[in-house]
Amino acid sequence: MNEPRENRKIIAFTGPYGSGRKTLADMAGSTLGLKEVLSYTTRPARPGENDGEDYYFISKEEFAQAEGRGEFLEAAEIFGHRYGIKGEDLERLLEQNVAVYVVVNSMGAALLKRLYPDRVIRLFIYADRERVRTRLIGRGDPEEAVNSHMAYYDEEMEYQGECEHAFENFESAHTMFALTNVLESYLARNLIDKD
Ligand SMILES: Nc1ncnc2c1ncn2[C@@H]1O[C@H](COP(=O)(O)OP(=O)(O)OP(=O)(O)O)[C@@H](O)[C@H]1O
Ligand SMILES: Nc1nc2c(ncn2[C@@H]2O[C@H](COP(=O)(O)O)[C@@H](O)[C@H]2O)c(=O)[nH]1
Repeated sequence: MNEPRENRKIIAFTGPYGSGRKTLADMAGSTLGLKEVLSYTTRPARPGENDGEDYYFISKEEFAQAEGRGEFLEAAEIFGHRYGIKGEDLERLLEQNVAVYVVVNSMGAALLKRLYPDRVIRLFIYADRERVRTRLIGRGDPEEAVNSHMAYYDEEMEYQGECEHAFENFESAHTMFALTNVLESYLARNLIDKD
């Protein structure tokens, strides 16, 4: 893996809450062999989520201490919980991989783009409002959580125009096909640039 570090890509999956970003990001990651830069969160794990696989689940105190030490590249409060990506984690994974991915809200995507303008590729994943609601209910989210996610639907949708690519996530296999084609073109370009 000889790509110069400045060519390595950070794929940011963003879009409305519940649109299927995490599901698609993980599918694309395993199909293309991309590593995820896991976020740290103070949110409790959902059933089926595991520490070190879905997030690093930490306490509010641990989060505040790490934030105090300046360890987070970006940090946000979302639905009453803290989330953040550590600069050291991103740099370490970029050292070892041609491309890495993150799953973040629009604020996180915008901040990463400002920090790494030539490396960040924002993939906007969306679905219509009713489909998102149905999926969140299907995921087992409590009604209150579903409503708070939906309250931000329009605001998050506005970010689409800023992103490098957008994908309507109707049927996962179809979305994955379109998405991996785009990602493969970036990865192939990296290999060509190297010659
Ligand atoms: N194309 C699809 N068709 C049907 N269900 C889907 C599709 N994509 C994702 N889902 C389901 O929708 C739910 C939300 O998906 P996911 O957790 O990936 O979304 P997200 O955008 O990362 O959500 P959050 O904002 O909560 O982090 C999950 O239960 C997932 O299995
Ligand atoms: N700005 C950031 N947003 C993040 C980060 N990690 C996750 N997220 C986003 O938070 C919401 C809620 O996620 P959930 O897993 O609790 O449903 C979602 O939009 C994530 O993409 C982060 O480090 N920074």
